[in-house]
Amino acid sequence: MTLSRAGTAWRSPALFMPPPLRGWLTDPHSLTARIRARCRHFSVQPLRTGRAALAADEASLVGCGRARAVSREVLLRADGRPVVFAHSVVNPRDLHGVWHMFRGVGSRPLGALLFADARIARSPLAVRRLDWRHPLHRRVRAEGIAVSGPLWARRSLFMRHGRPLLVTEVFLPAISELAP
Ligand SMILES: C=C(O[C@@H]1C=C(C(=O)O)C=C[C@H]1O)C(=O)O
Repeated sequence: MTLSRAGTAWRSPALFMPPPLRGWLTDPHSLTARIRARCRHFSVQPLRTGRAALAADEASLVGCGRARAVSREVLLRADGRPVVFAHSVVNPRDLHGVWHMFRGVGSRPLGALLFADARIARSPLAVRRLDWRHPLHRRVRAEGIAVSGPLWARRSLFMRHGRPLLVTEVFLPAISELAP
């Protein structure tokens, strides 16, 4: 399954992207590692983990009802500045099975776990421009992040023993202060 077929709003990165964000939106490796290489101090600020109402295409990608999924939301900070709002979603049936590590991540970066396990495969990245109406744009604003226009995001599925973990990363304005 490629994410670009799940819904019409997420597209393969081949389409237009703002040049300064192109590297961030298309890098298939760990975003944590990319940020760490461009700052002195990297940190993860957990915001919320628990049951969450999902968009319909998210729920279908993780194979559960819209109100039943479990999400983890964090801010990735570079030298204290929030540069990414990450929203990860898993089917609760997998929290005690294939995705048990999702429960105790805390302030560690999820990517450190995902990219350390050779049994985890990643689907191709899909990108999207989020305007003020999108739920994730609203969540970013609700966290007090100053946003004056659309935000660009990317998402992909991490698969472990056939079970999906959907990771969506919304790039915040301060990402432009890091080297591309
Ligand atoms: C998937 C990665 O993990 C990052 C860290 C996350 C977290 O701690 O919740 C979520 C998504 C990513 O921005 C990565 O580093 O690429």
